[in-house]
Amino acid sequence: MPTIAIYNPVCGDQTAKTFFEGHVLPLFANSPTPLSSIWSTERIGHAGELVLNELEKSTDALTVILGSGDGTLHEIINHLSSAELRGARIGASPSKIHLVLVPCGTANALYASLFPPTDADGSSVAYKLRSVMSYLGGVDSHLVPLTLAITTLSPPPTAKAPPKGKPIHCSPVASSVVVSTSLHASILRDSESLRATIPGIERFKVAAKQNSTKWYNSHVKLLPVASLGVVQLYDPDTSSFISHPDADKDEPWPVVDLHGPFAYFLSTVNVDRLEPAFRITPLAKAVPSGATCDLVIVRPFLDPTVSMDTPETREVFAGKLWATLQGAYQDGTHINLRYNAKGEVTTEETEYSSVVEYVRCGGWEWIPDDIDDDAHLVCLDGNITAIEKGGRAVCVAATPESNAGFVVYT
Ligand SMILES: Nc1ncnc2c1ncn2[C@@H]1O[C@H](COP(=O)(O)OP(=O)(O)OP(=O)(O)O)[C@@H](O)[C@H]1O
Repeated sequence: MPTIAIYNPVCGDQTAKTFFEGHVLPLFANSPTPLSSIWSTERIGHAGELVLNELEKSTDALTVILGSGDGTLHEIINHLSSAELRGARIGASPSKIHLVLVPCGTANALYASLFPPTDADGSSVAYKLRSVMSYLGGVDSHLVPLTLAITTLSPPPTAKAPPKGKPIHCSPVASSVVVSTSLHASILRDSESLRATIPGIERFKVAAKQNSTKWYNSHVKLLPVASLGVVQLYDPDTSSFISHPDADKDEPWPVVDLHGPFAYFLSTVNVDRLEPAFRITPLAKAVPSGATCDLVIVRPFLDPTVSMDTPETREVFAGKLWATLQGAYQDGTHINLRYNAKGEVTTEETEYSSVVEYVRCGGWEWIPDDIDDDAHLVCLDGNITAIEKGGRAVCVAATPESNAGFVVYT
């Protein structure tokens, strides 16, 4: 089985090269599984090309030691899923890629979820080498398959037929961490422009402040978990998931409809956190068998004191949303918050709604109102794209066949 190393020299704080030369490559010098090649990415998209080239050389499973953040992995997954395999792979069965992750990016959401850091060890060399050591230990049982969130942005049903040869739908995009709209997508769009001045994760907080009073008008359909036939909703009273009470029970495939406006709408696969300390979907680890997404949704109209969308209401609600999201930094306590009669956010048990709707489902559709431009933004593992006016985003969780897809050494 060939093993290659790829690192992204510009991701995170730009120390991947130094870290590989100082700590990763020496471990392979006398290893029974030497590296067949070592690559530094030279441009956007290069990592995907490198993995594809290597795959086409033989039909063996490939191991990639990947020094990057989540974005480079996203590129690899999507380059491979859209590529037509040539060389030794022509007519071969689907390929399986073994990943050994070295966290060199800014947020490293997947790595931090697979290896939850403690305060003491999060930045240590030993912590960053845990996937490498698992691989070098040679124990295959430590391989975790990645679920992919496959998102398709569809144009309006009435859109004119495209010119001959052009696809009607945008190509599906596979995400391995997060798909979001609303506040998170706006933050990611604005934080990109701050990257040069604020290279660390502080830039996400600055962008969050810039977007804190926005609401997003959309209609959402939640799709059932395939293995259970239902959409699940977290119940803070029992600390467990229940069948979503708003599902249409007469339907064999009970979808749940949610109406906006939304302040927050974020869906993850594989991860319980987006940064080492930001546990936005804290229950994502205890996922049942089968492909599921965990969703965190905040809809202002669940607040008993919100009945109108006005600038003043948005301003007041921004404080509540901000306070709620801080719970993600406190080990995910936001999912237990409720409103009280005064509309205050509280940890007490009350008769009022949960602030966060925490959902586990098989997928979802997001159908933004035509006139709300910001509601058209979608974030796919940090990449921002926009839904066409009149269109929708459809996201479905998928797990690969046992002999294909991506597995990570943990
Ligand atoms: N040599 C290069 N020059 C410029 N960009 C590059 C180069 N090599 C890779 N890239 C791009 O760097 C981008 C950022 O990489 P990545 O997402 O892995 O790190 P990050 O954003 O710092 O971390 P995270 O995604 O965990 O927050 C990727 O989109 C990739 O296309």
